[in-house]
Amino acid sequence: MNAQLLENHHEETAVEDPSAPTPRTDEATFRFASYGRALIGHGIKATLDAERARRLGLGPAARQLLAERPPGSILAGVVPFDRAADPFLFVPQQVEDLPMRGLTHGGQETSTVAEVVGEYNPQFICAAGAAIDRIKTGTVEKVVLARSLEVFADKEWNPESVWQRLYQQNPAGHSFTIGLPQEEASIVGNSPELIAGVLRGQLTSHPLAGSAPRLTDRTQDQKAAAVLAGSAKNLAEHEFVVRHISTALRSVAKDLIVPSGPDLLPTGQMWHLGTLIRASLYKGLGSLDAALAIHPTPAICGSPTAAAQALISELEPDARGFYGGLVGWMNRDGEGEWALLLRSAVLNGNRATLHAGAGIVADSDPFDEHSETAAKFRTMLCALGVDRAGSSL
Ligand SMILES: C=C(O[C@@H]1C=C(C(=O)O)C=C[C@H]1O)C(=O)O
Repeated sequence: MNAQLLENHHEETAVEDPSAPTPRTDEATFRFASYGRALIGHGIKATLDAERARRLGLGPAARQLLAERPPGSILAGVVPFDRAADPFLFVPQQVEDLPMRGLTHGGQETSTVAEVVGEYNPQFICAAGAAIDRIKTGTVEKVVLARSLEVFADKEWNPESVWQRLYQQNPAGHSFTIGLPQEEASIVGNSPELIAGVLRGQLTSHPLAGSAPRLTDRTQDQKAAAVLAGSAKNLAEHEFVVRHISTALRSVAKDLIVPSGPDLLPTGQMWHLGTLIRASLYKGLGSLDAALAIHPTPAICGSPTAAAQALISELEPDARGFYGGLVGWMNRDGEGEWALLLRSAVLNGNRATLHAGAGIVADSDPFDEHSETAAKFRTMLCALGVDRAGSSL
C-alpha cells in the first residue's frame, strides 16, 4: 500500500528544526518493508518534540507536525512500550518507495557471531513462577513477561543486511530499521503483528496471541498448528487481546467487524493465532491515533492493562525501551502502518540485544514459557546467522 500513500517524493534542503539531530546522509534513518515494498527514509527534517507531545497528546502532536510539513511528508519512528517514556518520531528529509525485489540482493557483508549470552535464563523462569502465583491470588488475569539475549559479532553489525535477511525469512511481516539518535545504535526487526494500518479511512488491526514454534518436518509442523488452534489456554490468551482491541477501538472508529474466532498465521519460525479486525476510522484521526488507542494490547502487556504493566515493572530486571512498543509511519492524510515492535534487536557496534516475551496465565508452565521465548528469538537469531532450529533453550 505504500506506493499509493506517498503523494510524491520530495527533497528539501533547508534544515529548519534546530533540535533535529544531524541527519545521517550516508545511511537510511528509516526502513519499513511490507507487502513487497519498502519505504526508505533518509536524514531527519524535524523531530517530534516530547514537550509538544506531552502538551497535546502524542496523536494530535504527530498530526500537527505533519500538517506543518509539505505534501509527501511522512512521520516515521518508534513509540516505547511504556507510554510515559518519550517516543522517537521524525519527518525524514527524503523518502523513497521502492519494490523489495530490487533491495534484497544479499550482497551485504555479514558479521560472524562470536558469542551468545543469556540463552538459558533462570531469572525468567523464577519471574514466570512468581507471575503465576500472583495471577492465582490477585487481580491480574494475564501478564506478558520478556527476557533479553545478547549476540556479539566479530565486527559491527550492519542493520541493512540484517533487515534484508529478516525480510527474506518472513516477507509477509513488517521489516524495519530505525537509526536511533543516541550512540549510533539502530533497532531492526520483523514484526508479524500489525497494530493499526489505515488506507482511505479503513482501519485494519491484526493482533496475534497464542504461539507455537514451526517444525522442520511438514507433518509435525501441521500437527503443531492444529494443536495450537485447539488449545484452550492459547484461545483464552487470544480472547483477552481481541476483547481489549474491540473495546479500545470504539473511541477512534466505528463499524467494527470482528471475526468470531482466530485464524492461524505462520511466520518463518512461529505459528500464531491471529484475528483480522476491520473498522472505519473517525474523520480527522490518523493511523497513529488508532495504534495508540490499542497500545499496549494484552499480547504484549497483559490484562487488565495497568495491573499487568505494574507487574512487568516489578518482575522484569530492566526497562523494555522500544521493545514491545510501536514502529511505523504515517502520512499527512493519517494513512500509514504501525506494527508491534518485536522479533527485534538493538544493534550497537558488535553487540545485538534481543528481547522476546510470552503471555503468562494461571495454567502456564514457566519452562514452557521459557521455550516459547526461545522460539521467538529464532527469527532474529537466524537473521544474525545463529541457527537454533529445534533448540528449546
Ligand atoms: C511477546 C511477543 O509476542 C507476542 C506474544 C504472543 C503470544 O503470547 O503468543 C504472540 C505474538 C505477540 O503478540 C514477542 O515476540 O516477544
